[in-house]
Amino acid sequence: MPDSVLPAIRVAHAHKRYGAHAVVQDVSFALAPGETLVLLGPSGCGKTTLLKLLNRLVEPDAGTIEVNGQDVRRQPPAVLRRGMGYVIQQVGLLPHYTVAENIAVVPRLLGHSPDSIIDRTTALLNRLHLPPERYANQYPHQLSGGQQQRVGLARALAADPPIVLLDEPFGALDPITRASIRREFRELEELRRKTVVLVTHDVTEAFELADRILLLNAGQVQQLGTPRELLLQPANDFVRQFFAAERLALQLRTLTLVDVAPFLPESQPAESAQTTIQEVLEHLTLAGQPRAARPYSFDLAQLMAAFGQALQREETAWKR
Ligand SMILES: Nc1ncnc2c1ncn2[C@@H]1O[C@H](COP(=O)(O)OP(=O)(O)OP(=O)(O)O)[C@@H](O)[C@H]1O
Repeated sequence: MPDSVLPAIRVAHAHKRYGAHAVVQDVSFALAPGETLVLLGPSGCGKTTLLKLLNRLVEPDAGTIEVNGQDVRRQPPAVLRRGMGYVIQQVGLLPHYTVAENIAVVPRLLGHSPDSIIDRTTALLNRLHLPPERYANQYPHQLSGGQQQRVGLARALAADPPIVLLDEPFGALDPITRASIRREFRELEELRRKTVVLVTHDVTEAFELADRILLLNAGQVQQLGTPRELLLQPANDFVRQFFAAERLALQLRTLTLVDVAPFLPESQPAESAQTTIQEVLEHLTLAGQPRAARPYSFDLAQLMAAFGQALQREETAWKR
């Protein structure tokens, strides 16, 4: 982040302990406006506690937390939280309120006009694929888990806060629904403009959504960096081990044609440079696809050989 940009969130040397248990230990990071940071790590490593330090649901024992350049201790919690959408793991919809009423809670508190609240609710429901004519007047128990998660997200976005905190927002869903909601989430224009801090223990989710990942273990930062940096330049054995089980799948999604191009027989069209190896693989292995429709001049074996060489190069460069 350039020095001239005021961080949306800055955490400096935050500590939190419960009794003898140090849950957050000397954590520091700064987030640029519009950035998505994923807090990743094993169960109990302090992700939720760290997230709650940001909106003062938990107070640190030491360290400073600034939001938009202001120390959060100088901001009344209620005011601070209005500027930060918050989605909790259990969704937490009010059972006796309709979907529309749940979404309208914060805009009402802020005194927005009834017309603007209806407009905003309708727009959000449409954007989240919950047609308002069908869902606005339903109650939470009439919705599936995935629909409830989307209403939770709509509620967090309703007052258009510049910062959104999400604690395992897709936690309660089966893997297929989870992957499809994640896709919708990534494509939400609304979220692209916002500063997002998202807690997960799911490595694939972290790689799909993060600009940067903060990997924690036992309350301590193991590494802060882009998904690519954590995967290809692990700071220590914990980081390496944490991604070991899914290493190949992550490498296929992280490396692009740019990375493997030097090891391929012919130069590739520039427009496909950012295509991931995973996407190329899917393309090359599509059964029944006529050869002419394939834009690549190499075959599967050549691609995999180039992929192996590109990984080797990354590894050698990192060890140097
Ligand atoms: N209010 C509390 N009082 C005492 N201990 C707490 C409190 N809140 C959290 N802890 C402890 O702090 C540690 C970190 O908890 P936290 O919920 O931040 O972890 P997490 O990484 O989010 O875990 P998970 O992925 O399982 O949700 C845990 O050992 C937990 O038991």
